[in-house]
Amino acid sequence: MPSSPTVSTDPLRNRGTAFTVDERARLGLVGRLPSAVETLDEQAARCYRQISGYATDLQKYTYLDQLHDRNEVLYYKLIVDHLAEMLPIVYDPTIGDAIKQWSNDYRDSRAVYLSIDRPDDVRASFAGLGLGPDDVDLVVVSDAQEILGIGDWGVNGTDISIGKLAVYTAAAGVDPARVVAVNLDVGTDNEVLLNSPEYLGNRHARVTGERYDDFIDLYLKTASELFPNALLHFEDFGPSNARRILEQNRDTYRIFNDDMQGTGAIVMSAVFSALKVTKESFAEQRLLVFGAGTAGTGMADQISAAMIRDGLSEDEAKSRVWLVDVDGLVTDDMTGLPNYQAAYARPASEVADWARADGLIDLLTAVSEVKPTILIGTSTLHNGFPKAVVEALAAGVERPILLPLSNPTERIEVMPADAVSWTQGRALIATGIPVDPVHYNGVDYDIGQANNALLYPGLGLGTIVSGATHVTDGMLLAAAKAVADQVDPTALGASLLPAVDNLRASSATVALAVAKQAIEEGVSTTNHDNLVQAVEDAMWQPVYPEIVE
Ligand SMILES: NC(=O)C1=CN([C@@H]2O[C@H](COP(=O)(O)OP(=O)(O)OC[C@H]3O[C@@H](n4cnc5c(N)ncnc54)[C@H](O)[C@@H]3O)[C@@H](O)[C@H]2O)C=CC1
Ligand SMILES: CC(=O)C(=O)O
Ligand SMILES: [Mg+2]
Repeated sequence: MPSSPTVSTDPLRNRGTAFTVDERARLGLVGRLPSAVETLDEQAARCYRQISGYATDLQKYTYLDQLHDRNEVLYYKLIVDHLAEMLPIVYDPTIGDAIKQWSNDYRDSRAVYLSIDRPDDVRASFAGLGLGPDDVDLVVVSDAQEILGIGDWGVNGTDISIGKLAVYTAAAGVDPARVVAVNLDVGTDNEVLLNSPEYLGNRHARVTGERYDDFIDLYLKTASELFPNALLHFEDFGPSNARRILEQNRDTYRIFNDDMQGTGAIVMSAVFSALKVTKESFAEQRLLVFGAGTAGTGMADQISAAMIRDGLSEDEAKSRVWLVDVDGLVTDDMTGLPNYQAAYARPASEVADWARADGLIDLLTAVSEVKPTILIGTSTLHNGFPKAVVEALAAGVERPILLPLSNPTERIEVMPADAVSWTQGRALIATGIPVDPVHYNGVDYDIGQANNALLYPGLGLGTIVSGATHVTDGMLLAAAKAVADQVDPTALGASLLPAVDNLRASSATVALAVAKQAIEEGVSTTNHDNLVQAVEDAMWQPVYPEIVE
């Protein structure tokens, strides 16, 4: 029986009870399945009933993970048909809990593990996949130093690469047979993991410096040599590594940092929408970022670039951005500032009169003094925006844009129900996690999800369809506008961003805009007579493919 075990154990080709009587005979599966032959819809209906029976989201995650490893079409059928319900299970926020449990709950994994202690294995690890140079569109890699807002999870962070890829496929139809998830195991500084008998990763501290940089270089060289058409997506690296890797390599490799670029772009979408309500330009904004790491400064970069496009000089744009981090307002007299914060440090002389507590200018003081029009939270500090801060924000401007973006739920700076009530419904809000609408004073406030998952799938698909050699700033902007153009935020309570239910259509629209931009900028390497059709054709659908024996 050479081929039957392969077909029925290959999650990409397995179809379980949907194998027909003929196929069962042909594939040596006679007697290996119950008599009923089901349709994909019938299978999906049973799966939906099964998953609905689990009490916790983590149990649902495990169920879906096992289905993923058994029957990929059925897995995606279930997710695509119930996108808004399933995305929080396979992705943010439940994935954070799954990552914490990963070594304890280890089952099996489709990822490629690259260890910094065995650099000579990198090429062989990819080669073991049996994929040729034209077989891969996308590789998602993480070293798991800053998983969501829950910190360093070492090899446990493997699931973030798998989860991000699942969203690419569910949300934008990126072909699941043409993607690779990678964990870079460079050690961990998480003492709990290092001292847990269950931990499955390298048992040493994170390697830093030249050895780390050499390992990243090796990854980039090998992955791009073996899969020259693939987009190399970086996820949840630590702040200085994330930025350095992107800046040093974006002209050489087709790379994308989701936390900086994807998040920056989805925030741009939310701000585009909010400015339709306030009828202001970017040049008029005052931006305060609370938590100035990878994501926060990525947003500051994109919003200040928008201010410059709106006519400000670079210095004028910088003068409209304030960062608050663990040591309070970032000022130019602070020593040891990382370069991404130093770029936005305020002159100490400018804030000499501002109130200080324990020697630092806290968020409340900064909000009261600056009167920001946009307040972003990427601090990982749950309740980082208490009532006094939100009220100070609302006292400063009529319709403040409030984006508490930290993930997962245990990290969000303020829950929208509180923020809506503390601002009497005036704040224009979007969050990183999915949240239910807020009912306040007779109005339903739909809270858009400003999570990069609402943007990066379409961006990736557009990059793949256009064969873009680079992900340019223009492509990010085109994606951001394409997302924002899908909503009318002007009614009271309207969402700033498209609903997750419409994510597949939204991703197709984003992909088209991105591919057009790539062509316009001359970075596209493909030729399509009809770009709309090319995007549609590129979108993988969860239907059983023809069985190739
Ligand atoms: N909505 C979205 O699409 C995204 C959301 N995020 C979220 O943003 C948060 C930050 O992620 P990264 O930027 O990747 O992490 P990071 O570690 O690069 O940045 C976090 C920053 O917050 C600062 N911080 C920590 N505690 C603080 C406190 N008590 N007060 C003020 N600042 C504090 C840190 O010093 C650091 O500068 C996470 O919760 C993550 O889930 C990140 C990427 C995308
Ligand atoms: C959404 C995401 O990428 C993060 O929280 O890190
Ligand atoms: Mg991330």
